[in-house]
Amino acid sequence: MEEFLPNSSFAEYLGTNVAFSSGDVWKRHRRVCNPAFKTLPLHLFSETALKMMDILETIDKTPIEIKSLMQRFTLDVLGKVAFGFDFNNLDNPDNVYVKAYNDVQKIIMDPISILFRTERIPVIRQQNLKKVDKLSNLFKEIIKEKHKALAAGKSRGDLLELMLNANENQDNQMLSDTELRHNMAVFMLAGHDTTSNALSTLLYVLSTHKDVQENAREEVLRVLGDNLIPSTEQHKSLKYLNMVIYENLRMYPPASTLIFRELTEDLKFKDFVIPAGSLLELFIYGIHHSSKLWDKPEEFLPERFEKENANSENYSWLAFGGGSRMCLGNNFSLIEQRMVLCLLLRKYEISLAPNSIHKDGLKLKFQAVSHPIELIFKRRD
Ligand code: HEM
Repeated sequence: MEEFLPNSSFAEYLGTNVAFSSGDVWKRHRRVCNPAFKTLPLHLFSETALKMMDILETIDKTPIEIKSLMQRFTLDVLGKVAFGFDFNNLDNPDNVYVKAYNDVQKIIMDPISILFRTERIPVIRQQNLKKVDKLSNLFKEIIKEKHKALAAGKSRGDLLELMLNANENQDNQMLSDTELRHNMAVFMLAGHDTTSNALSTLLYVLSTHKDVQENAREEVLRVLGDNLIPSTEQHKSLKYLNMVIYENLRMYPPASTLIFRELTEDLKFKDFVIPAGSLLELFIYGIHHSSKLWDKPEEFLPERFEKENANSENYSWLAFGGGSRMCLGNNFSLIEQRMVLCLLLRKYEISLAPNSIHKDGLKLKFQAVSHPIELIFKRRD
């Protein structure tokens, strides 16, 4: 970040982290982050999922705007699972922590600011840095408290804790507290909107494909029995649910393009040679909708994922990227999505609100959902 946007609030907030680094620096970050994502604490996901169910319990048959509910839910999950902090966005979306987070999101997601380098204007830079400082100070405080808790033998099992443990391993080169903070920031950036968008489109497709919704519900009841929350083993047995999740990520990939790659050598492609040093960006959405790669690409057909890893060999399914830089949080997100579906499908029939703007198909702008999605959750007997 410092290289691309020197002295900016972006560099201050995100610094060098596992996503914005390469070569040996990336390896060092990934080695500490990887083990943390291997043993994800299911209980921290379920605490927040059950809280969301309590909120839905108070609403019956009235349309709910699902994108904002999923935004609130996924922020709380990330805070808890990634670093043991409750943003409390579900109960109180106006609280100071949520505001601090949203203020920074607005800065780093603003294309005008990046395109026109608005931070060259000192007063804008100062304002932005002040907002970034607020959130960074919260992250610093969380890391400090986590060191203390671990020294006192207290454990919650969140990712930060697991990363601090991985830091103790003599084979790894340690990450400093500043580097840990920058990774916390990038987990928020990479893991919040992506999962929240995935869940929103997922619930939309279930509302418009009642046969798929019934099949998925039948599987949830059969596999889980009386359990509300799937165990680690049960997660693996939810085959149809996984197919639905994969098909949704194919049709509506939350990351519609893959992060730039710089060619280290000339690449021969058909009749062209793309010279070393070129920057390449893969258009995931286009690949996922190509009729050369997919039969009836515009239809929602979970069955196409019946054969496990059907499309991973030829890289035609790239929702989480591929190769060594593949998404670190893919399991994190899949667990979250499965858990929400298990809870919702058991209890509710999900329908699209009458007169929805999306009734003839989901409205997209630059491959992202462009309007609110109102859904009705009707309690089942
Ligand atoms: C549906 C949800 C998600 C989608 C669609 C998604 C998608 C992606 C994609 C396409 C990449 C780029 C891979 C590449 O360049 O080959 C990526 C990287 C990454 N994602 Fe995700 N992601 C999701 C959720 C998450 C979550 C929940 C987290 C963390 C809590 C996360 C953390 C990361 C990180 C750290 C990287 C960079 C990995 C590296 O460069 O080594 N993602 N993700």
